[in-house]
Amino acid sequence: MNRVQNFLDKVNTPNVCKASNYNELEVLAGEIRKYLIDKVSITGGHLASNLGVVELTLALHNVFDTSKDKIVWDVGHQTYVHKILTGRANEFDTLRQYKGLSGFPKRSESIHDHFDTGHSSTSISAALGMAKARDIKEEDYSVVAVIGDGALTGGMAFEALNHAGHSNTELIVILNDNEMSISPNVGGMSKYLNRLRTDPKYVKVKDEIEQLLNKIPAVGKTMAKTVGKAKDSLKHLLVPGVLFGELGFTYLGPVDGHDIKELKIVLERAKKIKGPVLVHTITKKGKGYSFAEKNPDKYHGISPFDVKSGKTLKKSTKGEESYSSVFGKALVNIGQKNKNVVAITAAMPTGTGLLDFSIKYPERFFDVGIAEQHAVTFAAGLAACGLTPVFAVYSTFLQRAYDQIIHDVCLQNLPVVFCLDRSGIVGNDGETHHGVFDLSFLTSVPNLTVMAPKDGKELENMLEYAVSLNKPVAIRYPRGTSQDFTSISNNYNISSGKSEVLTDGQDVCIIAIGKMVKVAYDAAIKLLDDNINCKVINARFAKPLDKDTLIKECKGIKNVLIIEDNLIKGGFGNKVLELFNEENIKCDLKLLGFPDEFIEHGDTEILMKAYKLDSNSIVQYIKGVL
Ligand SMILES: Cc1ncc(C[n+]2csc(CCOP(=O)(O)OP(=O)(O)O)c2C)c(N)n1
Ligand SMILES: CC(=O)[C@@H](O)[C@H](O)COP(=O)(O)O
Ligand SMILES: [Mg+2]
Repeated sequence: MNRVQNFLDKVNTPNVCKASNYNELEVLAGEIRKYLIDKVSITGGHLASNLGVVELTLALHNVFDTSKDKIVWDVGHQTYVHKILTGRANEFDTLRQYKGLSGFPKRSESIHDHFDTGHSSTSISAALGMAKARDIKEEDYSVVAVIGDGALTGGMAFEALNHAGHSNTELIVILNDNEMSISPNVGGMSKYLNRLRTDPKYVKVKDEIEQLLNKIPAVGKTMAKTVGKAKDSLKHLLVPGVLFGELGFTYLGPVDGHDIKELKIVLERAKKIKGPVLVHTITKKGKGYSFAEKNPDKYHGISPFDVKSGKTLKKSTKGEESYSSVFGKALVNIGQKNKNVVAITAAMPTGTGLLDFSIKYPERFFDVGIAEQHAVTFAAGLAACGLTPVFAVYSTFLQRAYDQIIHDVCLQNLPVVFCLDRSGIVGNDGETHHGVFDLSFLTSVPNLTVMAPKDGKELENMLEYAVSLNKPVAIRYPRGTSQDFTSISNNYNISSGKSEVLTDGQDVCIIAIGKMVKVAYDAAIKLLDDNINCKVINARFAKPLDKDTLIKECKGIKNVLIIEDNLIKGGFGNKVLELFNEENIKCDLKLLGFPDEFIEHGDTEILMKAYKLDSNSIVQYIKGVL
């Protein structure tokens, strides 16, 4: 039997972790690493974070039984090992593919996945909820939250630590500390953890205190109590984890997160401790694959790559540029001319394209950690004092700062520029990451201008317009390569609420926004073969709507189609529908977008086709109604 089959047979053996001794677990760790590298090199995925938790996951499955004990994985991008050990190793050829294995925990996928995650910093809250439910229902199982040092910079994590700390609930929080978020971690908490990791004084002092206090003869009850109190207060004062100790947690660590034996001992101990426990493990992101160890940022979320060279396989897209790159370059140019412009990221400088700006203008660049709510109100503070903050953020992650957008920015009409990258379908990350709600949640906020560019050049011009608008404004654009309409249109003048008529025609009118303009244009070209002449309007603004143009251009056209890569509910099309109703515009209006459901994971093109939002489906629809 071949090596892979042996491996699969081994990991598919029930309770393989419990039945294995330390040496067998060490061997299994090596086999899992090889399997992960081989599989993710083909499908792409979150390699570095998973390589970093191989031993931790083995130890967790050795000490706990996830058919009854509950583990909540923060973000959940590091659960490939957990999935391998819970009967899904055979499915890794379908990882993050349409109808295949999710890249995140899914309760619908396995009884061993106890909470769906994808957005950061939720694990301790969810785990505390589970622990409380267990106690109320008088059930008996362990609850464990595994949270990274990056995710610990998220506000929710602090809220949950605060609540859990003095709730006296049995809860184990494992802090997987690898000094990395996607990029090197930031902030005071990261510095504190760094001291715990590296300062030998802490560890030395702890031992000395223990020895000293143990020497004091505990005579009589009073003395014993005093010695005990002195021990506790000195321990808290001088030894690691004082911050967590003050919050009511028993701190255990720092522990070598790659030493299965040490991990097992500490986890067994944590299991027996009354009340909340925080186990601080030290791991290396990308461990066991030299390219990922050297560059954990690049291998955090990696596309298919060659194992030997570590190089990604994607075809060189000469001349094609991502929207993130177009945005990043445009902001550097703006930053050169306008010293009031400052840039903010929530722990994603690379993904949002802000790296160049951070290097060129470090004094005007802020990485706030995984703290989108703080980022928005921090931006409001900057704007209230005369600066023009540009917050670059993935659409899906901005969802958690909705109140801050309303309450701290738009209510005061402050000039904050929101640049929503990864709007629309993002593809393989699936439900927790698609940016398909922003046209709904942003267009309902008073004072906020909402734009979406048809191509890279229009994004550049919209950004110029936005930073000079001196009001709240959002620009949303998709993941991936930017379009280029410069050979088709020379109209790139962005002015308030004005849309653009891209092609003329009287048979049908398609009103499209952002990425969907290319879909509409391609459909219009295809329909010419059937002598159907489409008018394609590039809306540009989801708010304010270009009322005059939309009414004038749709006059006399029976069939009007509105297409958006957003949920239909409350989306851009709904806003046009409201306008047409208010203006009593009579036509057959059809809204195309995503239905009222969560969109699963898969390649973007496959998902767009599945939801009939590709140009061929639009052609079929129009031919069907004419
Ligand atoms: C609310 C939110 N913001 C941003 C992200 C993007 N993101 C995914 S993983 C990650 C870094 C997580 O760092 P850490 O928790 O230390 O995990 P590690 O990858 O180091 O194991 C970030 C910023 C997210 N998933 N959720
Ligand atoms: C797990 C997580 O939230 C991020 O790593 C996200 O997957 C990055 O997405 P992109 O690959 O689109 O940058
Ligand atoms: Mg980390």
